[in-house]
Amino acid sequence: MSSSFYLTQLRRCLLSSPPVEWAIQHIRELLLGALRQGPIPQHVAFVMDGNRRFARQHHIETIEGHNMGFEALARILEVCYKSGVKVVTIYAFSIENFQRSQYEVDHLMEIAKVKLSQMSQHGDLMDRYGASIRIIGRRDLLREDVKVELDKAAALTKDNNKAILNVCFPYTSRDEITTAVRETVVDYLKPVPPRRRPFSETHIARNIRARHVHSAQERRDMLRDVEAAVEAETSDSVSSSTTLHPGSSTSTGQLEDNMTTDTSINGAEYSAVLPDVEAITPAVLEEHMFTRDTPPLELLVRTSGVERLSDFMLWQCHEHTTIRFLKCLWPEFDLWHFLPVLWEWQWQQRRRTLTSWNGNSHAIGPVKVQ
Ligand SMILES: CC(C)=CCC/C(C)=C/CC/C(C)=C/COP(=O)(O)OP(=O)(O)O
Repeated sequence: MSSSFYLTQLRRCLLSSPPVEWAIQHIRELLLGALRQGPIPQHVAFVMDGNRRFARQHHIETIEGHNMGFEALARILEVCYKSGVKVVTIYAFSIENFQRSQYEVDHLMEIAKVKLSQMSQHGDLMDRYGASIRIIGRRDLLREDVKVELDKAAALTKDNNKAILNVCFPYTSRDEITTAVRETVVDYLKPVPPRRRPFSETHIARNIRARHVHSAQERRDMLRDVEAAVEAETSDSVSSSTTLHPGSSTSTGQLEDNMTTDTSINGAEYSAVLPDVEAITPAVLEEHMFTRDTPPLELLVRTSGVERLSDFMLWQCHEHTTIRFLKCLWPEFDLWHFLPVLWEWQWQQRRRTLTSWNGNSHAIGPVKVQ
């Protein structure tokens, strides 16, 4: 036996002895308490990468690596919710993961069924932190028994309103964005009653375009096209006016507000109802994302040293999202890896606040002391 083997055993023995465990637990609590004194990211996402490499390195089965990955998740959720994070979003299963062996896919489905169900029980993790489970992604790709169990976990925790766990399962961002665009277009095409709005950017652009049409023939052709479009739009909205629900949903409401009802080309006025494409804004698309109603994503962490997003949170990552790639494998991920990331995030926030204060004081000039 090598000396390093004895050293590892000795370390394990020491760490698991009751007084050392007690001390470590206290240090953890102290550190979390100190962390809570500063700003805390309201929404954190994790790419839980490296379970299989961990399994290979430790000569255990792949599925055992995933089991240990779940243990790491439970530990880190505790850290997040204790420190005040409101929303945690995890990449638990990508749509691409269906290409793995049936054995591995079945095992990941089993972990989701059994563990999420356990976590949502009375007295367990979700209950203790008042967190609700939301399954987001392509439910339709899941087996019926998996869907049933995941729905049960979501239903059991739906009234917990202190925190959220978004489980992306099965998910890819491109799929989420495509779905959101599709739903937005469906809303956009819903006929709405005509409402007058004096100016819209589309209206102005159309006028400018019209001014660039020089020949009389070109002008006549354009007028004819517009008349045809106007006629089609008007008859459409009139024929289906019984199905209209003005202001029924936020996004539809927003779209309605942006309808333009007049068309003017070189002085000729046409009364019409034309959908205004400028009504499709980032805010409208956001309304259709799986993560709607959650705070902006402030921190994204990926383990295992791989530095890419792998089709995760592509929409949610904004100009202030901090993205951190860590070398450790997901099953090893713990408070000790996460703390430096959180400290750095807090430091960044403080610097940002200071910079914006300085920026503001420049903008408004020195404050007068009376
Ligand atoms: C549903 C639920 C709560 C699950 C928790 C278990 C868990 C951590 C699942 C993640 C599965 C996954 C595809 C990890 C990526 O590592 P990898 O397998 O690609 O590892 P590698 O990068 O080393 O190949």
